[in-house]
Amino acid sequence: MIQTNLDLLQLIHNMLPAAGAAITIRQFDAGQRFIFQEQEILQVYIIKSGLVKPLITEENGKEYILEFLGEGEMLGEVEAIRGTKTVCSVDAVTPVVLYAMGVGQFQYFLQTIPAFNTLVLRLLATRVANSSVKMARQQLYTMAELLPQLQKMLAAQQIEFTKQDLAGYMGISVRSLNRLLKGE
Ligand SMILES: Nc1ncnc2c1ncn2[C@@H]1O[C@@H]2COP(=O)(O)O[C@H]2[C@H]1O
Repeated sequence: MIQTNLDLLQLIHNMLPAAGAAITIRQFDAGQRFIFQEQEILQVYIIKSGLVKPLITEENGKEYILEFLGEGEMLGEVEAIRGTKTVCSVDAVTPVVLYAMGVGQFQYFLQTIPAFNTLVLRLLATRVANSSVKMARQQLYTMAELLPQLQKMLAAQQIEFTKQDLAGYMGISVRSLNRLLKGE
């Protein structure tokens, strides 16, 4: 449920001395939205510490949390690679510290550092796989069947999730989640 990428974080640490001012630090508070859906950010981030949630807001105002991302995970690469606007918003769940680089710098690293290129490709492949599995489960199980599976995963995490986040991750309202929790 919380994805991390410690290999990428380690690689960034190794790249820092040579990168100089090309990689900077940015910080955001818990609850702060720092990537906005369908906008330009022109930066790519790698999470140094903290937890974030990428989420899609539909025209009906409903929000769907795609994933929870922690250390070493990358943000903003979709816009940087496709040259389009961002696919979703990203909110800080806890205070976060990010490594930041410009889109041009990100593309230069992709072309000149094979290990970076490989890890970014692997990250994208992992996201496709995770999103497919999540989508399939949500289609094939009832919410009443999914909830205990999620609760089991949550019990293994160190972080306490709000009901709103849990409902957003399942794509249901907090009211429906409360009903499920009561076993109605
Ligand atoms: N399914 C997903 N799983 C994890 N992260 C995602 C997912 N979809 C989008 N993101 C991240 O959220 C970011 C929003 O800005 P971008 O579209 O540039 O890049 C996106 C990815 O970094």
